[in-house]
Amino acid sequence: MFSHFFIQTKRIAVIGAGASGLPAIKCCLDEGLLPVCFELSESIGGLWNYTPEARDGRGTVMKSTVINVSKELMAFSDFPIPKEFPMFMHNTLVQKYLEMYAEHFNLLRHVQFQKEVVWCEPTVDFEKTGKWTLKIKDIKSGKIINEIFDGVMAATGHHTAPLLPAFDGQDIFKGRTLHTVQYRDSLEFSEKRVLIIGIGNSGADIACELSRVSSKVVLSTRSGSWVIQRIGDKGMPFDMLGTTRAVQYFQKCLPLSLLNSLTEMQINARFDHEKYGLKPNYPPRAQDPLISDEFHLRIANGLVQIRPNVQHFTGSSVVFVDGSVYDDIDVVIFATGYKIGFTYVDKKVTESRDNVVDLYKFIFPPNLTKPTFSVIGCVQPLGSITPVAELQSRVATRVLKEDVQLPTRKQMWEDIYQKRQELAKHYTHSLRHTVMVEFIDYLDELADIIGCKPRLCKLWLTDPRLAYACTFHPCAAYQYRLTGPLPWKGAREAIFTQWERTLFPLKHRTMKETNETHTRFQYFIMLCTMVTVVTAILTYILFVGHI
Ligand SMILES: NC(=O)C1=CN([C@@H]2O[C@H](COP(=O)(O)OP(=O)(O)OC[C@H]3O[C@@H](n4cnc5c(N)ncnc54)[C@H](OP(=O)(O)O)[C@@H]3O)[C@@H](O)[C@H]2O)C=CC1
Repeated sequence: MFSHFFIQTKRIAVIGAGASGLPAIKCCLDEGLLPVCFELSESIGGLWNYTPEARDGRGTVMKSTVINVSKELMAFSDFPIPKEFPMFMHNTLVQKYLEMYAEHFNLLRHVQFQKEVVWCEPTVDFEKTGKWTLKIKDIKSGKIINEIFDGVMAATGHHTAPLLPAFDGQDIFKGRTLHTVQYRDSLEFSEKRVLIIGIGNSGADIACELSRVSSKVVLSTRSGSWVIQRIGDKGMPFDMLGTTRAVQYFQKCLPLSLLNSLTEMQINARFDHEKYGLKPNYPPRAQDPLISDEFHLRIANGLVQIRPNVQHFTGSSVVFVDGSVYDDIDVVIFATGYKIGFTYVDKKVTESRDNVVDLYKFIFPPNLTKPTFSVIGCVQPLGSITPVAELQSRVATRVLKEDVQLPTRKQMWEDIYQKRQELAKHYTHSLRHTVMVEFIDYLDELADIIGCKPRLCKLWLTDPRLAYACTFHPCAAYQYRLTGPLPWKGAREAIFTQWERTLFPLKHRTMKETNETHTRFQYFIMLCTMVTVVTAILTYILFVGHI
């Protein structure tokens, strides 16, 4: 009768207090679990916690980094970003938002700073208990202690361990070399001749920044890249225009090849990627997008020069694969991405080979007999990581609480292989495309597991205004707090007011309001969706209904 008084709260180790670890802590608390978070540094924020000096084992943004996802699409599901914050935030404001989140939900008291988890393995009685032993090092004293936990949520990110290429002659190069993980600002590079290798978002951001101060900036790329912008038609955030259920539905109706051709036309209308020497030999939707509003301007100004891949280094020059040479180089910056790995976890639990991870839904190691270990934030969404990490945490904590059961080991492996095949079909082969997920599809998939996916059919009947907003407005995380476990009563209002919060920070000079936020593209999508739905209903009535 009194047994529930004696049920012990499960203690969960959360590793890392960044953008993935913080929602993990919060979800533990929401579900009545007791989180104990270990954070290597002295404050929260992970990558967003900018530090002027580079430190081993830790990555941070560069001083000028502005996030390339709009604020509404990066907000947590029950904590909108203040309307005063700009639509694309400088890294200091992203950090501020994470601090506000931690403070609002009182998360800091669960974080132990300057504690490094150096090892994590199942206990000897794991088959029975599902428990874990963690070796935790106190950074200040160097002392290592063992602690036992009922579950582990590993939220250490995947942008810390640099991926470094090995070109012929690299070891005899006389100039300075560094990886972007060590880059902070342009100060040291003034008047230098710089070579940047790699054309991800880091390479492009650094090239733009250095083009203002360095004497020459060359960016070498082996594949090229499609470049999209933050700001779309009418000055609206490009991602908000594209990340709606209606757009997603419309895109799914088209063959991928047609969709790629249309996207290529749209991207090239801004600037022709072939003429700018950027065009890759794969279509736009086959890559993690490079998001920059100024990269092409820097190339047009001659301040950034695009060259092909490096063939070999000499004392102070490089020879590119087309035989051209760039000499008297002072600095080479490797913007070549990161290695995914869990150096602190027993390899029998999970490991990464060439950035490929064996995780069910990119969260759970499939071979464990007890699902008490989860990885949070080891995905690359076409959108922001924050709402994704939050929903992963909601799933993982409900599994830890045993409210949700995972499928059989065989089914989990089938799902992993199927995802891998889809990735191979969709994306070009690259170490940076091993954990890609489509934003809405993946969120819906996770939401299905715990029952918080918005029920659109029901909504169209009961609350058409909300159904309309969920279909045609950006799919921000609030949609996953309308229904299911732990709904948030502010979610409906937050969905209606997304555009208001987005545009508010632009209003420093009062103008006559037109309230026009939709673009021609959006009206086109609405029309297409309506036509498709009406056609589907008519087809059903005419043909299927009669059978
Ligand atoms: N403002 C923002 O919000 C920013 C966000 N980011 C994010 O951080 C993450 C990491 O980005 P980033 O650091 O750019 O890394 P990425 O992995 O995205 O890009 C790495 C680049 O290096 C190239 N490369 C890798 N290995 C080699 C090699 N051996 N030889 C030649 N080229 C090579 C890749 O080419 P290939 O494509 O051929 O593999 C690719 O062009 C991304 O998710 C990015 O979106 C980064 C910076 C700013």
